[in-house]
Amino acid sequence: MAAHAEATSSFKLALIQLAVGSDKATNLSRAAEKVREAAQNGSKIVALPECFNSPYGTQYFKDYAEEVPAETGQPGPGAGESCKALSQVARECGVFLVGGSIPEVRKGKYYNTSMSFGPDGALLGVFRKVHLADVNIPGKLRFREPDVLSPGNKFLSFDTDWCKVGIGICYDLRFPELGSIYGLRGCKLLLYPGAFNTVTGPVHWELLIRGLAANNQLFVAGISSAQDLTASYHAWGHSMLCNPWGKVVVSADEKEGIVYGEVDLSEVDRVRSHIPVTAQKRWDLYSITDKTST
Ligand SMILES: NC(=O)CCC(=O)C(=O)O
Repeated sequence: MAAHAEATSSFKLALIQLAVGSDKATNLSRAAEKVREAAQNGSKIVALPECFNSPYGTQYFKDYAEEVPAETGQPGPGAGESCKALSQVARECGVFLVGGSIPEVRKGKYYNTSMSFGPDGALLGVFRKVHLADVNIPGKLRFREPDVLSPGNKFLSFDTDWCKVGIGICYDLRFPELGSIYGLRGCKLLLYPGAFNTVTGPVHWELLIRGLAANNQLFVAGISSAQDLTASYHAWGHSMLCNPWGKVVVSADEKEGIVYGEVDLSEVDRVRSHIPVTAQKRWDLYSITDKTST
């Protein structure tokens, strides 16, 4: 256990609901400012939203894409500016940082990629969005990430000083199998950088987060960018932390801000002892297979 870890099963989590604009340098410096603020307020794990360095939309991904040459360790000279900026601020603040996601270019293909960093600034791992958003609601909303992006094929969980954390990105929330796999790996907190929208968000965002938390009896947080009705894509906002009982602990409205939630890990064991569904799984009748290596 690292020297800065406290002997407690409870820690503060910060969800940064960032207002994302079209200038990448501004997005990066504003994100770093918010991480500093969250750390000064005692947060141990800090998370940013999906596409925090670029406006969300398939028309933007190629222009904003960066390389992530190594998937673990200190970012080398070939790492993109977002990777370096995140590593630097995680180290400066001594926090675990889930760097939302950024558009990534790798061997001529594009990905929606989340990088997580330890308090020493080292990359703990990379998650490339596994399920790509494909939404067509006639007359209301249409976007297809697969037109531009390729899907990732690995999951990411990593150990902090307090608990194992699992990572998904936005549309991955619609595939609860991912959350179940993380539960089986021993994760007690799942973080989903996201950008639902004003069409699907009002009905599905909270429902999916709470469902995942209640079904797997663990903490789940969704981290959105702030809503900007002048942008081409209207993010829903409403970043939230939900506990293992399926209750929303804390949530934002649609505006920029930092949402702080206390993650009391003893709640996981308490809820699991009250309703032992984890132990009651009928693996003799069905299975979930984790085919990824990390
Ligand atoms: N960025 C996304 O994956 C959006 C997913 C979404 O809005 C949905 O309804 O699903």
